[in-house]
Amino acid sequence: MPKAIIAPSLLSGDWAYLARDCNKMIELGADYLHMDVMDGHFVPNLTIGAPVIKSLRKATTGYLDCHLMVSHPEQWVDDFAKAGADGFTFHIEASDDPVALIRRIKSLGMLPGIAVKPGTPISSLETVFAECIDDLHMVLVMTVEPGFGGQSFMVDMMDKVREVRARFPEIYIQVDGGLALDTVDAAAEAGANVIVAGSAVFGAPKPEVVIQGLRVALEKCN
Ligand SMILES: O=C(CO)[C@@H](O)[C@H](O)COP(=O)(O)O
Ligand SMILES: [Fe+2]
Repeated sequence: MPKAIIAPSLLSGDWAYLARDCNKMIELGADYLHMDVMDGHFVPNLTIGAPVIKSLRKATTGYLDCHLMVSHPEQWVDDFAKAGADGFTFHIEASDDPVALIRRIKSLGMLPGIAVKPGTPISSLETVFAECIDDLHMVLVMTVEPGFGGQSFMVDMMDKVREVRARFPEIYIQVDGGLALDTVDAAAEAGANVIVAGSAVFGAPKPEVVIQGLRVALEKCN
């Protein structure tokens, strides 16, 4: 099992103080900074694009884990690489040629991730697994419908996590949506090692307690 990674989602931070919130999360023990990129088309919400990542890159050395909930993710890969993104995770449902995109992401120096919405089975990733598993850094199993923070964790997605972990013991498996101290154990036991948490971290009086609690839950299962 790969190492425990805690990734606060800045969607629940304050966009007016994005750099401050990013650096605060790193100081409080976070490993990744999860940046939710939404285009108002693939999902019914709109957030940020590469220009914000570019500015943020000047203000933090934290790992910028970009989760692209956009149609045609191919269109943005060069811009995100130039902007200084560290990870580029796109949705299988949105891509015509996921294998080519994974290779492109890697060739530009970013770590590639592929995401599945709750209704999408892991079998949709078979071609990716067959053709470029060695290039793939992370599988993101969505545990809510993408688009908004603050939704309820879908525990039935844990079968997908177990399926990926059984086949690929070393791959990073990220879970995203509704993760908190009372839901993390299910994800950790299933084999997830990257926990995204937005409202649970930013809504807590002491975010560092939640970050540490999530880490302890992962490490118990390691
Ligand atoms: O990608 C998404 C939502 O589409 C997430 O990253 C959310 O931002 C997670 O927020 P919480 O469910 O943890 O509040
Ligand atoms: Fe996300």
